[in-house]
Amino acid sequence: MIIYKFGGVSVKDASAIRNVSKIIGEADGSLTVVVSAIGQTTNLLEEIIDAHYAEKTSAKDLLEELKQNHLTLILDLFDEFPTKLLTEIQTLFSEMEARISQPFTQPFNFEYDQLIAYGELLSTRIVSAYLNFVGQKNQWIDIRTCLDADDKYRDANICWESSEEKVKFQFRAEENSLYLTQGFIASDFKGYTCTLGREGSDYTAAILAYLLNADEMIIWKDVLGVLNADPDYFSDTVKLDLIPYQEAIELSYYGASVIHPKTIKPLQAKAIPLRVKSFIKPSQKGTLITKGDFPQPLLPNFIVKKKQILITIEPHNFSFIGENDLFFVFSLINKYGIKLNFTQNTAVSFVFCVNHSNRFVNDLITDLKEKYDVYRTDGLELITVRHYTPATITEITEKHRILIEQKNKNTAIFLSQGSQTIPEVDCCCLQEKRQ
Ligand SMILES: Nc1ncnc2c1ncn2[C@@H]1O[C@H](COP(=O)(O)OP(=O)(O)O)[C@@H](O)[C@H]1O
Ligand SMILES: N[C@@H](CC(=O)OP(=O)(O)O)C(=O)O
Repeated sequence: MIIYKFGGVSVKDASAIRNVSKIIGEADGSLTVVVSAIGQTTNLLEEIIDAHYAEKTSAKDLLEELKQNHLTLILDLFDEFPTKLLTEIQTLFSEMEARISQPFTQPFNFEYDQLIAYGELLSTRIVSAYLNFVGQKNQWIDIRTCLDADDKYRDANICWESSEEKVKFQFRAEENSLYLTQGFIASDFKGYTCTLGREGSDYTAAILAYLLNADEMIIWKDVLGVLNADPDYFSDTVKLDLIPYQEAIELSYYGASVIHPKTIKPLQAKAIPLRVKSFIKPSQKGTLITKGDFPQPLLPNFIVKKKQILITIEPHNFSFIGENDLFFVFSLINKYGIKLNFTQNTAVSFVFCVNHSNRFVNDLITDLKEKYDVYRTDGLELITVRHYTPATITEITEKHRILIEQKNKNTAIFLSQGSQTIPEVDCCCLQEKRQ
């Protein structure tokens, strides 16, 4: 069995889906295809969820926009009117409409997962119907019937044991079987939908590869493979031909968004090779991630995380930050399910960076303020350089206003300043004065 994963960009419109069909047509043997939501669907669904949560009427308009996007795509894709598919798509939209026709009654993360999952349900229905239409007979599988996870909504943990038998049964490799399923989503022990974290479809593909003892997994991207920096921010990037698992884990951990951080571990556990290949140039080799040592020479790798918030906490009266303080802070961070991108502590302060997009940051700050002075700085960038050299360090420090620098043997992290630190408590007053 080989596992393919197509992300949102690779199914973003009708010609992209035709290209997916071409790539699938060139595969040999049994294939399981994991597909993400189309284009920017998940972001739009997040907007719908936020609008509905805030009880704004725009939620309905946004949902209508999403529906029109999907209907337009379908009409572009099929030469004949696909009655059955349109009925299925209409049913999915009716379910979504029903969900936003009344206020959320359950905790936010639960409600979020029940709605956000429709992106993948829609995309897989469409891609599967198209493949069948062009003669690539495939079986659409609702991954929630076999992939079990816990009820940590928006960041669910896979229940490997209970999933294994079901996955093996659903995706059994018969001669040249072709399965098509959703990334990102799973089912909790009560049968409710849960999700594996944003951009988690790579992880789904790796879970299936592990459970099915796949021969290989390929992630199809709009780039030639894993590059030594994000081409959206850096020129003259170089493709990495070979990356050992451990290095890939490090790169994704520091934020190389080309692979989801949880993807590598299941593959490494069974030595399943992972290729990152271009859906634009599928005949090119791409990047191979596998077991082995570092390729020589080591290239510096640059990873940029934009829109970071730096939170600084200081105990009142300049007392030391002790283990009890750290325990308290990390318990709150865990409670809100917030991911830390950077941490540093000194005798009298603890600082950490989180993504601007995290919706629970303000709640966390409010709780922290009960015990500490809290300072917040928005609009920062985290720049990580793996395998840095003196020249790369000089370049980064000359081109950016560096607030904090942290180095170990292989990795240097720079927090680059974009705005002024002001105490969170004074934020409102300051803004009002400025207006
Ligand atoms: N080190 C890197 N190598 C290649 N691409 C990278 C890297 N870091 C970030 N990217 C970005 O990742 C993008 C592809 O990932 P993504 O947009 O998440 O695709 P998809 O949603 O289809 O999975 C590329 O277009 C590129 O801008
Ligand atoms: N659609 C989900 C899951 C995913 O992995 O998407 P993509 O493969 O397009 O990054 C998201 O956007 O988070």
